Amino acid sequence: MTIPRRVPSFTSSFKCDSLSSVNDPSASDNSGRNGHKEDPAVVNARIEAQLKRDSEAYKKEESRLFKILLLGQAASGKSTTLKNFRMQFTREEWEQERLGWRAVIQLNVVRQVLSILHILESELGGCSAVPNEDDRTRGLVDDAVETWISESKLTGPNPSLVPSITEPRPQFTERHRNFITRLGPRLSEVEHALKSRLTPHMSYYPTMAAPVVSATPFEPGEELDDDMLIRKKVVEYTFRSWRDVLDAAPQPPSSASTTTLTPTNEDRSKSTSPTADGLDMPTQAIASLRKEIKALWTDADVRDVVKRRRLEIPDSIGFDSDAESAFLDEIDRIARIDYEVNDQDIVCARLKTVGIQEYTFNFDSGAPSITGSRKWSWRVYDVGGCRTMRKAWLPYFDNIQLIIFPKLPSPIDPSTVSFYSPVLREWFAPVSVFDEHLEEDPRVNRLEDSIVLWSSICETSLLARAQIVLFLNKCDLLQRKLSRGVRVSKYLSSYGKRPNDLKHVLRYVKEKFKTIHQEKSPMRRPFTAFPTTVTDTSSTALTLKTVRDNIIRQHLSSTNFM
Ligand SMILES: Nc1nc2c(ncn2[C@@H]2O[C@H](COP(=O)(O)OP(=O)(O)OP(=O)(O)O)[C@@H](O)[C@H]2O)c(=O)[nH]1
Ligand SMILES: [Mg+2]
Repeated sequence: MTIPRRVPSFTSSFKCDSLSSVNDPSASDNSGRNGHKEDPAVVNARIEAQLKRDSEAYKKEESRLFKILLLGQAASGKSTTLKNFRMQFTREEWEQERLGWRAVIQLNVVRQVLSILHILESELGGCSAVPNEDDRTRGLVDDAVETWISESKLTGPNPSLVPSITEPRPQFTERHRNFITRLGPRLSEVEHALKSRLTPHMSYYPTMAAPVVSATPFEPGEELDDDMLIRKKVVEYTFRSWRDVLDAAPQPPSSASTTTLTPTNEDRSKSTSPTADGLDMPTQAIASLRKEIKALWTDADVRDVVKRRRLEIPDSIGFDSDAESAFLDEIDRIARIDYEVNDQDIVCARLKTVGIQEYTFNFDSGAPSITGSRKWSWRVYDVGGCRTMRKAWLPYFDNIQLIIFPKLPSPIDPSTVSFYSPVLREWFAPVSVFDEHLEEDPRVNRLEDSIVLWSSICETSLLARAQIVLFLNKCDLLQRKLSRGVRVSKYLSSYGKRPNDLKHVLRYVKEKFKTIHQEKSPMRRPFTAFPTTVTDTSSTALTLKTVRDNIIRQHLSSTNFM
């Protein structure tokens, strides 16, 4: 197979100062310092000596560079794990970006409320007061608001929003209709304003639009038929680099540097943050609607219908299926003009990754590397996990040392986080997803997708030398699902009569992944798995420290320092 080559990553941080002097035009006319023509052989020798020094410097640089790749399905927790890394190991930069997250979290909140209003709207008989996702995507908010204000037209319920469960419906009243008319137009405007502010760094990504839906990055996918595309058009905000989105704060000099491997860095002049006094339109508007939003979210009938729909609002925009950790529960704190973003808000904020973002972390390991230096660098690649983006992973398989694969703890969850390094690959497998399906292809069970992907990653000779760390992620959601009485065996017949509790489900999934790892790996390598909830920053800090220490130990051992 031909692997597309990418520009060597060292170019982003490696400074080739001496070679630049060789290439200095002032030195290229072969004139010596005293104006005499230099012997070409001397110039040649100088260039060669310089190239040798640069090559040695590059080798030194590489020898203390550990590349990590985060791999896994969409929404498995890859970017959330990267946030944990950054929070832990580049705290200064993390703090400087904090303000920039405010608009992203506000956008998450607004989209959650709009999603609820859509559900409510369909329950009320399909009045079209809330601009739909497509209209909002196309920037037709103004028209939609006009329509709303002038007159709601009844068009019948949106089929995609009709609940499949035939339970008695709550009695919706005028009060509920008022939620729609009072909140809908205003929040659509706010969404529009936030979107304008955050773009061009963010864009809508129609998850179902691309035809290639293969589970692995290695094979061509099958075509989705038009029906499928139309039926399940999911649109989310996406980003290519947090730096681009969070450029409100002054840029910090820091031990971590980020390089966007896909274009977009040039538009950084357009601020994404509120003004210094916090009185930007979205902040003001959301604060002024706080009571109304809270009334909507605490309304028993609304909660009931939202629960009944099993929150068709994707957890990827901040909801989980119990809505317990939703930003809406925190609306009193968030919908304020003096809202200050905390760490938990940032790890829960959802921005879908498109392309690949790269961060470099520098550590003092306390032990000398092969070069004698005590400094170690990790380069972490965070990829977009949607099936349609997996082909883009291939160039990064070259020379990876570690993969972190977040796998949802339940048999199939796409919300896994994966972390991949050239020496280490982290694989995220969300474990809570055994009863869920891929957003990008609703025919595919998320656990099955995760297993197929895991198999292919273990099997490929391209990654044979990489260690893989499995994160059985979203354990909190799995626990909640099991507590609600969801039975794993109903979705996974092979689970059999095992107890339906967290311990046994985790053990079962871990064994499944371990067996595949052992059977498929081209050569023997260790298998490491951690149950994780990467939104729990303190427990994740411990996991990451363990991973880091293991990496350093293994690296030292492989270089005979232990
Ligand atoms: N409750 C809970 N939520 C989680 C956990 N891990 C991630 N999330 C949430 O799940 C959503 C998706 O997580 P991301 O880290 O953006 O997922 P990703 O793997 O980067 O997804 P893509 O960028 O689409 O590939 C975010 O809103 C996270 O806050 C977890 O362990 N528990
Ligand atoms: Mg991501």
